[in-house]
Amino acid sequence: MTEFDLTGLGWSAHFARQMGDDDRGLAPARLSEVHRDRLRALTPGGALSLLPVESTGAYAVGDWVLSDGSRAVRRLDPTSDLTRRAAGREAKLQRIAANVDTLGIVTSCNADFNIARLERYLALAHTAGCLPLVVLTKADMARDADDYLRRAQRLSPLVTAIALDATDPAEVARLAPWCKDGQTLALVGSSGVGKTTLRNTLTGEHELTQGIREDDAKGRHTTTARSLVPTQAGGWLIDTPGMRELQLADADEGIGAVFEDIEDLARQCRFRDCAHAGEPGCAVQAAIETGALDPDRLARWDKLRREDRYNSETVAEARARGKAFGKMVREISTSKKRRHDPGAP
Ligand SMILES: Nc1nc2c(ncn2[C@@H]2O[C@H](COP(=O)(O)OP(=O)(O)OP(=O)(O)O)[C@@H](O)[C@H]2O)c(=O)[nH]1
Ligand SMILES: [Zn+2]
Repeated sequence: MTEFDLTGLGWSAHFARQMGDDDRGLAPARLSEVHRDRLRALTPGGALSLLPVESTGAYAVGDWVLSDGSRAVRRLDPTSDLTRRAAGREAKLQRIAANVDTLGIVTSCNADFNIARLERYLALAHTAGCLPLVVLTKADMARDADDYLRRAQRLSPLVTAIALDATDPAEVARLAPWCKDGQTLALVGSSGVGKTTLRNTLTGEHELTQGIREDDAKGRHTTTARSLVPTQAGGWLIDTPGMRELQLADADEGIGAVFEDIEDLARQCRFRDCAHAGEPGCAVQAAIETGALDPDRLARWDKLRREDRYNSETVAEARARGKAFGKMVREISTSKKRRHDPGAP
């Protein structure tokens, strides 16, 4: 693999600022793989295998750590953090990838194109702290790719959208500004929209075109591949199986950014707890009547907020449950102790 200096690996002032006198003798390393009992990291001197000092769930691909050569002694605060709600009843947040500069939201110029889904990904990018980039593939197969482009761009002034043929390397080269000079890009989107095709062209890897598929513990197929891969433009692509199943959780702030127009209106409603369902003095319904607001957009905002509230509540509830459980365990153990040692407090 080509050698990288720290900047080429994605290091920046944000991380340098976090190093202090206590960190003398430690060197920065960027995690490229997170396994159950060991981490793989990239440094200007080459790749390292590091022992974690926290549970491996605390680490994500893309994280910067400080290492003494054999252990990840300290994890640095990331610039962005992509998380998802872990499977199962626990509803814990699981870290998927860190220090992703740009989240490439991939959809095709066909039936996969769905405004509600795009808005959900935009909220996700905002919550994680990544710049969103909408990548519209299969432009070569669409009758009017520009129409898709216009619809994507209309989503928000914050959005940049690009329509391309993912199978044409000359067109994929237009993504270089987001994955050069140590910049990190990650791709999300439904199955079949062209993420693997883009990945292969961006990284020059071709062995994965068919996907190396392996059964995981639950008998599902997972694509095993390196997770932090250098791009030909001189940046990085993060592609982990978890990236492909991202959901919203605790995305309140992100939804606010994507639907700023509606939230501005909602603040002007007469009642603070206005449900925008026919109450007097409702600025949201007034905007719908004048045609300033699209009722479908209101419905999507409402749905996304409900979904987010559901996800966030279960996370909060799980935390509360965890606390209550811990308290119960402590109470039981002190009462046991008392039985054994009546003098104990
Ligand atoms: N003509 C054309 N075909 C494309 C384009 N993008 C992807 N394809 C084709 O669509 C199919 C699916 O593309 P993949 O790259 O495997 O899609 P994916 O998003 O990685 O799908 P998963 O691995 O299931 O997540 C392949 O046959 C690609 O060659 C495009 O822009 N134009
Ligand atoms: Zn209202």
